[in-house]
Amino acid sequence: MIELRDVRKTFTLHNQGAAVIDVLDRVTLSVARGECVALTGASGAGKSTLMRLIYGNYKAQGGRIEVGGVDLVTAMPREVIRVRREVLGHVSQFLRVVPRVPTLDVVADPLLLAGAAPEEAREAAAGLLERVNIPRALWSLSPTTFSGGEQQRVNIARGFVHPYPALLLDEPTASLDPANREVVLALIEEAKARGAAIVGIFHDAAARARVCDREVDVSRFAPGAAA
Ligand SMILES: Nc1ncnc2c1ncn2[C@@H]1O[C@H](COP(=O)(O)OP(=O)(O)OP(=O)(O)O)[C@@H](O)[C@H]1O
Repeated sequence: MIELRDVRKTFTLHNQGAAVIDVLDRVTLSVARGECVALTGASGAGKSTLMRLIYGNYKAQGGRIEVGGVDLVTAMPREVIRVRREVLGHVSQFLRVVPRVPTLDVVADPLLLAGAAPEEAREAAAGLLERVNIPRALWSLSPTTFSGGEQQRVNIARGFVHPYPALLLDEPTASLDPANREVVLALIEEAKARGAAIVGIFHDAAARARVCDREVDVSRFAPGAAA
């Protein structure tokens, strides 16, 4: 479902004499349906960069990044948007929303974009908000004024509302209380059980051990590292 082959990433710092930073080289990774892979490695090794490459936020300098059969390195922007709507979900660390949109609509939005009927989308969103323990009184308010933990749970609900075949999870359990952490781990397990291919960064070692099938240390993709 997620296939990377010989991916290379460099950054060119145009405001610093066009200095080039070589971050990742020969990244080859294959994540099957129902499998969860944790990206590990020291700070600065390139975990976030690799996640952004897979989501199509960063352009690779070489190689292939196939998600659901589409190569995101060469795909047109319209195709990348389609893959994000239908195939590849992304739970980032922080919620980014348009101000004044009610929480229920923020969570229902990915389903609407994927073509669900409005009533069905709102019902699914309500179910997820209940699971992540966002009080019903808050559903009609914008999440912009919510606490950090509440925003994170809205973000989780939004990321899991559509049954994406592939998912990227950036620290999904960070700073959650034990009860909500448990809810998120169950959502991940359910996504795996329905066949989602998942790549994630989990600093929570116990969470990683529980839901991940494999760890990939991205330092092995450092330029110049032994193949
Ligand atoms: N937009 C960017 N422009 C220039 N350099 C970048 C950019 N993004 C990342 N880098 C560099 O790429 C390297 C890898 O960074 P990245 O954030 O992917 O590491 P990480 O493994 O996720 O680290 P951490 O665990 O600390 O979050 C770092 O040396 C960083 O400075």
